Amino acid sequence: MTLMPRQGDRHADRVLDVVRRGFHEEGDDLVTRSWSRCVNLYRLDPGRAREPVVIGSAALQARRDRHADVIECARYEMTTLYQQLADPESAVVLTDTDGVIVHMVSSPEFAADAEPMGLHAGGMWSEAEAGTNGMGTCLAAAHPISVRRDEHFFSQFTQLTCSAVPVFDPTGEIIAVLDVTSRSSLMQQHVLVLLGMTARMIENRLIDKRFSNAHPLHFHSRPEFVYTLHEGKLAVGDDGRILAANRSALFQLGLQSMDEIRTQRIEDLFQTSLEDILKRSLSSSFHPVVAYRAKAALRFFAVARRPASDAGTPARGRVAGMGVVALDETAGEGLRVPPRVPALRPPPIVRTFKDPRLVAHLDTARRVVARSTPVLLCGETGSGKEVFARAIHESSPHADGAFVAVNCASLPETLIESELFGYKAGAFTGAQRSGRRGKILQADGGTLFLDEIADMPLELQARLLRVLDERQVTPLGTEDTHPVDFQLVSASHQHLPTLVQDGRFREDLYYRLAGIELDLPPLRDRSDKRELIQSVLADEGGTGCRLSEEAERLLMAHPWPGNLRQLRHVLRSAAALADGKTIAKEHLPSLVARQAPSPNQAPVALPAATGATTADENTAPADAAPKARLNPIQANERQVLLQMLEQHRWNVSNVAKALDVSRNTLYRKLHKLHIEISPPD
Ligand SMILES: Nc1ncnc2c1ncn2[C@@H]1O[C@H](COP(=O)(O)OP(=O)(O)OP(=O)(O)O)[C@@H](O)[C@H]1O
Repeated sequence: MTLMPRQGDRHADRVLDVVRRGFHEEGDDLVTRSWSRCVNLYRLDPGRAREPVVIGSAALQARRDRHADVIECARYEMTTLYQQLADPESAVVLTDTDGVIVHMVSSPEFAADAEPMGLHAGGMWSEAEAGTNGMGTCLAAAHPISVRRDEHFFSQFTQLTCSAVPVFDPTGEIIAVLDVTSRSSLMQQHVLVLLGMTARMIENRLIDKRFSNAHPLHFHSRPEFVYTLHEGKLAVGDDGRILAANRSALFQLGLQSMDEIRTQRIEDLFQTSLEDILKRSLSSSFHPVVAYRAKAALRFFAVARRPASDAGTPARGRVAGMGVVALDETAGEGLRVPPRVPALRPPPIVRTFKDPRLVAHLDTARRVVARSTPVLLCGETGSGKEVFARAIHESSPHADGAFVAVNCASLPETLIESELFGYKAGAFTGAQRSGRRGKILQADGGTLFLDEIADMPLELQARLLRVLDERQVTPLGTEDTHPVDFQLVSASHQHLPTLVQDGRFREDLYYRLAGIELDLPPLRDRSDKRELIQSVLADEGGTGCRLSEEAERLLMAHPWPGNLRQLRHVLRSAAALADGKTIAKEHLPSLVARQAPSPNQAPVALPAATGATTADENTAPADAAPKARLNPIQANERQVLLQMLEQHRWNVSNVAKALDVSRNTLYRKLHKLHIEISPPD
């Protein structure tokens, strides 16, 4: 690939003409304004080739040191985004607020081609230096933007398209810009949404990192969105003052700016105090509990925790890092880097396997894994295949090793390969310096659980087969082989022999996986349903949460198309509604009010357009059941659309407008991706 300047003069004339006239027929307004800034403010000439401006290595290191925590929070997310995009002729780039590239992920080939343009660490891409471009114009406009090909100011960049979004620090200031630069100009709306999601992940990580001595409070109007990217997140001081908030928190609370929220206490936002919500979160085993919006009838589900760093240290709101305001000037401490926040681990679940078929299956599995025979678990989605696989692991000779699960349905093809096999440092530019240890190597000495194995791409099936035959693995970008020894358990809700017949699954791999094949019964057919309801209730409701007779009757009679996952979801919402006490019929509104869907059909309901949404307990969580029937690209698309619907408060017309498609096209798409929203009459 060569990135040569072309048709420079014609491009320059067009730019100057638009600047003179002040508007651009087909163009983006942000771009027109940027061209005008370039000519009138920065005095740039589109007709003259631009020499890349690159800062020296010492200056670059100083910037990287200043931004160390942002880069640390962004590094992993950028690699994941790069792998999701699956475009070898692209780069994911992070700049500081001067437009200097401080981290970049790309293939070595693309990096080599882009280097002469200054697209590498140290390259300066502010508008003043590089004219209109994704990074610089995003910084100047403080707004997400796509700059396609000849929207660039200088003709030497017109073979590239860049999309960029701002990344905000916990005080609401722009701290960095995240950009995707690519040879392809397609799907920029999609890229922008993925960029937006990645920026939110980085921002959430930054709050954890900088406020590890504050109480984290997670909330959303739907319980299943708590602990996800969509959640509102607050950092709360010991005295109940709000020290930081993410963008979703502001949006959900109807506030405009970080300044507005930082003058508030928890009692100003919710009808509860920090002590109360901490106590209720603890007694519900950190499952979301109900918290009403102060002075409004909006219901949220929230969880609060003690500070990650040290429960005894007062959360003063003094934080470290670039551009950060010390919120509490009286704290009197020097700046310090807070320790890393440990990942939240869900509490262990109480498992029930009293159905005689499961007892027999577990016994069979125990006997065959003693000889390392691979086990294939079949069953409807949510029927407990992973939980059963863990039980097998715990009674296998590999029980002292790790249980490593990989969901083949939720990962794009490129990601499955690197997740499974790992890669060597430098396999692509910007990859983690130490490389990544693949899941197969992580499972060495333990159990590898391959969930939704039917979704494994055919090409990878061949590689997996080789690993199983040779019992050794070769990470990407290396020729080294590592011997591995693990118990293999795989699972599918699809009928693999049918896929084999259709040529969609390798027959040899099927026989290799199905040393023994076990069918797990759906919840509606399990004879231990009553005990299961009780054990899931104990997990979700904590001690003291009971079922009224009527509620139990309803739960026993329900057909449970989403199986145990749906049951858990229903009881989680019900326990929250009942405040951890006795669950009555009115705490199970959807089981009462709605016709239960037929078995094998798990619709996804989305919230209504108001902030005060009702959790729909009759459905599997928005991300659960349908995912299994979608291929990775569709799963990704689904995630993007859910995110956009959320952003537009579930207003389909606005989402259609943002995507530049008709409403009918969007409805068809939503339907195909199992996002059920009824068109208005
Ligand atoms: N025996 C059990 N006792 C209590 N809870 C269970 C049990 N089995 C499954 N669950 C709960 O049901 C939910 C779904 O379980 P799991 O992920 O194992 O299902 P799955 O069949 O692997 O789903 P999928 O087909 O979507 O991969 C989880 O929340 C899990 O905690």
